[in-house]
Amino acid sequence: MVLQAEESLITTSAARRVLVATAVPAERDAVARAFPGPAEDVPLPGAPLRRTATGRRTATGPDLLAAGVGPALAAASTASALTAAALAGDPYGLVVSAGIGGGFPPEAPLGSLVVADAITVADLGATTADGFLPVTELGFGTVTHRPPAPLVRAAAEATGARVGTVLTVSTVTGTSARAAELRAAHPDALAEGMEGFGVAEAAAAHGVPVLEIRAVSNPVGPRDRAAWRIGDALAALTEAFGKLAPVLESWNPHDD
Ligand SMILES: O=C(O)c1cccc(C(=O)CC[C@H]2O[C@@H](n3cnc4c(=O)[nH]cnc43)[C@H](O)[C@@H]2O)c1
Repeated sequence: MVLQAEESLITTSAARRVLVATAVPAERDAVARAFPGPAEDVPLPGAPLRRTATGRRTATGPDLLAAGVGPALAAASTASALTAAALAGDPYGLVVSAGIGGGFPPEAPLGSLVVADAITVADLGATTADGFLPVTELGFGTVTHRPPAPLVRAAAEATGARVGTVLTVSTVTGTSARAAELRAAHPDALAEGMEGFGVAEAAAAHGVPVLEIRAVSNPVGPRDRAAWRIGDALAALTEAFGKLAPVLESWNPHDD
């Protein structure tokens, strides 16, 4: 009986602890603005963790990590945070990859939100005379992680986000030709970012579910950095997390 109670406490605590990994501090701070109240920085190898509070006495907000740009650094930083929490006996129950991103027009316009039902790495594999071969066709690993469908639905309903594939790329798309190539290979793609797959790999290694949400700052296509609407996308990210907070707080993987 005592054991059962302890197990249920552990399950509840694991289900409620959420780690949000962004690429850069500006994105982390945009998420943090949705969780006003005292926050503390917890040192970790790699990037420090910002522990937020909701301002309510009973609940804490997510831990936020500016995990770095690109899938490799994002995976390493996320894995550090997950391992530290697990070793401390207080593991995370969910990891969210969040940030600004490129949107495929016209489905994902500037300022809109995309929640991933598939987190797919677009450029992990080999080029051949016959085209690109994903790493899975070389006999290795995985190219897609799938967030829990009920959580994706709940997140999209709460935030008004579109649902589709979010691609992870190591090289930001900068031409119409590459955008068309990606679209042909991934017809369900709505957005691209540089970290989602790395964050998802780290989460999968720990057996923790993952979610990815992107606020569109620029179209995927010809590079025009001056036209990126970063401020609008960061504001959309803050608003999204304000609406997402109750979903993340109440989500229990055992309900799925
Ligand atoms: O300059 C700033 O003030 C600033 C503030 C917040 C974020 C940034 C970034 O440059 C973030 C880089 C981050 O954004 C993602 N991203 C955005 N657009 C794309 C894209 O078209 N293709 C791929 N990734 C994109 C990406 O995840 C980067 O890590 C600057």
